[in-house]
Amino acid sequence: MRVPVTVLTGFLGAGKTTLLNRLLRTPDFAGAAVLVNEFGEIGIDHLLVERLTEEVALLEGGCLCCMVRGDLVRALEDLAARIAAGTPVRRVVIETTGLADPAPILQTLMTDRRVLRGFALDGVATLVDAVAGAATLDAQSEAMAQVAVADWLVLTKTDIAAPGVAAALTARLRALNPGAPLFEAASVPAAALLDAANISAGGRAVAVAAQPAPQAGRHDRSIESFTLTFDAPLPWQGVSAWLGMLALTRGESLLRVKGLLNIAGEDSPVVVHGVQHVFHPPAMLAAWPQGHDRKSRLVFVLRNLPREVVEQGLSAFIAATDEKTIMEVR
Ligand SMILES: Nc1nc2c(ncn2[C@@H]2O[C@H](COP(=O)(O)OP(=O)(O)OP(=O)(O)O)[C@@H](O)[C@H]2O)c(=O)[nH]1
Repeated sequence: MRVPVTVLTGFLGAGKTTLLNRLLRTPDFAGAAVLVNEFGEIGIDHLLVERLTEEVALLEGGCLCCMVRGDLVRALEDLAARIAAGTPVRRVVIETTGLADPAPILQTLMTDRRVLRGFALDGVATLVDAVAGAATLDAQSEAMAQVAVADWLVLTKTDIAAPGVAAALTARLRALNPGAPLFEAASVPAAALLDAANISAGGRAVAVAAQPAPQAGRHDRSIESFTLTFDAPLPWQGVSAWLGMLALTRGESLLRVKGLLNIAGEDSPVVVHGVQHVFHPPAMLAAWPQGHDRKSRLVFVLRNLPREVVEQGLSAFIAATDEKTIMEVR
């Protein structure tokens, strides 16, 4: 019996980790091992996948489509050894980085003999953000590729999208990939994302075969990713004001920001997410992940926006609110 593998893909911030956390709570995905592939110097997603499963591994292949294949094979071989030694794993879920064409991962899963010994690709769920999706499809070819290879399309954030926007996007997705059933993230039953072989394996094989082989260094040079780390607790006002403003004024360049923050006066970490023009409501985790150094980390993925602009603005806002706090205390 080979272990089925589900691939969750979708552009930066589409809602992959959110859906993954929901799926892991269902009986259909119980006993799943999770592999997370991140774009960025330091991933934090593996900290955000709730500890519903013991088996969470981070694939840190910075240059995703070029490096990830070796890492993926190694991670799956590792997992196969642990399964052979008695670890019960019923399914594997791979959360791909939002900034990559998933074809190399699928090629690996469908053709690598070492992988095929223990695992079988079940299906690819592609998440599309109802708010940012249309702009993303216009600007990023990776997003098109993600939609093209989907066995299932899942529309997220329909709850905050303007009326009519989701309907227009749905029509576009149907045209791009007519074979894939389309669901809304809020209501898709976990069982609907199983056994893709029953629906559209033919379509996927064609889409994957049509992809050019990945080459090192072909990534969009206008995109930059970096992580800022802060030792001292941060003032919430300063950080949130700056991130909110950045999303508002430079949303088209702010492909993604996410952070796990140590906020002054809070015992638990605060998680922040920005996706293009949307700065999502912050969430508080129940506690710091075990072994975490409690430093704040903010990961940015920017397009056509110099890193210095973000760093200087953030420092200025932090300094301004720190002073204000001090003045108020006096
Ligand atoms: N309102 C709303 N917010 C959502 C929905 N799905 C996800 N979000 C929010 O969108 C933000 C990004 O969600 P994630 O699940 O981290 O997105 P992701 O695709 O894993 O992000 P990357 O791994 O960085 O590509 C978070 O603040 C989520 O709470 C949705 O259906 N509705």
